[in-house]
Amino acid sequence: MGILEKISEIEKEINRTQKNKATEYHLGLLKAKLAKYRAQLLEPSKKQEKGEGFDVLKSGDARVALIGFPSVGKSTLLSTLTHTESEAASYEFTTLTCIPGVIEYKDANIQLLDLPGIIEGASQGKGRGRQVIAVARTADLVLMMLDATKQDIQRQLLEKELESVGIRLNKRKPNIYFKVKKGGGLAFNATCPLSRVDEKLVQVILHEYKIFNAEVLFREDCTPDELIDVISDNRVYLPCMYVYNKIDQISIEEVDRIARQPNSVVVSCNMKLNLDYLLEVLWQYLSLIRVYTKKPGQPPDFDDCLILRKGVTVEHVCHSIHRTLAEQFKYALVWGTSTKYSPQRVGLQHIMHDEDVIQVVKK
Ligand SMILES: Nc1nc2c(ncn2[C@@H]2O[C@H](COP(=O)(O)OP(=O)(O)OP(=O)(O)O)[C@@H](O)[C@H]2O)c(=O)[nH]1
Ligand SMILES: [K+]
Ligand SMILES: [Mg+2]
Repeated sequence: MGILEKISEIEKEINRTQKNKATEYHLGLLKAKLAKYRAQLLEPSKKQEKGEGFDVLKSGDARVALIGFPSVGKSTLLSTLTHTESEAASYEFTTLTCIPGVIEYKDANIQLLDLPGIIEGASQGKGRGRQVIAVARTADLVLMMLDATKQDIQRQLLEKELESVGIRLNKRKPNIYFKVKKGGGLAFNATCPLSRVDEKLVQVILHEYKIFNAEVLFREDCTPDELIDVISDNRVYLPCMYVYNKIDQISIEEVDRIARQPNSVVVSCNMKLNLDYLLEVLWQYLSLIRVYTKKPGQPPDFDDCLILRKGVTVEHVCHSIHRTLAEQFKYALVWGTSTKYSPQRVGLQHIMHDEDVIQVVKK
């Protein structure tokens, strides 16, 4: 029986097993088996199917992957937001490769990748699904494009496809410390009360992975699935925006209902409705900031701005200016919202804010 059959067998068994105290261990075991088979399925196949047209180099300050069913308007969006033309047409699978474009926004270059539409079963290799999903894993943000005239079934199917290949959307890594040891059996601890797992269940799951000696520390009340994610260690945690296109085809009330959903933006590419707001939300979700540099005795250089991730320190800024600058660093003067006074003397660990100005003073 092939891996696909095993996976569907286990999924069926999970669905027909009602969840209660008695079946908790059995369900934990099944989930671990499922995760293991899925990992095998995704292992790069021996012949590593060529990703012709999919090996696009990462460039710019951030990468956004356009994921969605065929004909939702992905290529129309790319052609509208960037200088790159990607063919759009009403028939499905117009786009067959990965087509990069660049969104120039607030001094940043955001690489937007147009991709072939994916369908149910993409993660099992239907269509170009496997290559499309492999590209999504390399992105900093997933822009999931949906057809606003269709029910939400598309969204659930896409989320399931991405979830099944280890992509976790709008979630952060579970706070579990896990380390496989040479011996000493299972050291299981928690820094908070646990309501979803206990030591026995953790043991059952680890045994499924042939792990008998490990240190496990739960720092939050995580689920068995989250423990499996930590053990598998091949999950990617990505922000995701749900962009509902073709709102020119639905009622105002329906547009309003959809727009109120979390992480959702409503647009019409054809009629260029709400695209500015889309870019604003994209900027927020990418958590980028702009830092300007200044030389002693000169005004800040507002033409040459550094695009960095929210939360970066002065040390990061030094490395992005010049790799040896941090060693020669004496102190820095910073103007902006990250300091009480402007300017204020700061050290390497000072956290920068959007639109701060920095002047580095060398030893
Ligand atoms: N009514 C309406 N049609 C749109 C809108 N945006 C795109 N379309 C149409 O939808 C069809 C599909 O557009 P594409 O951009 O090719 O869609 P896609 O997602 O790239 O399709 P694939 O490459 O096949 O996956 C085209 O006929 C577009 O003109 C929109 O805002 N409103
Ligand atoms: K199309
Ligand atoms: Mg397309």
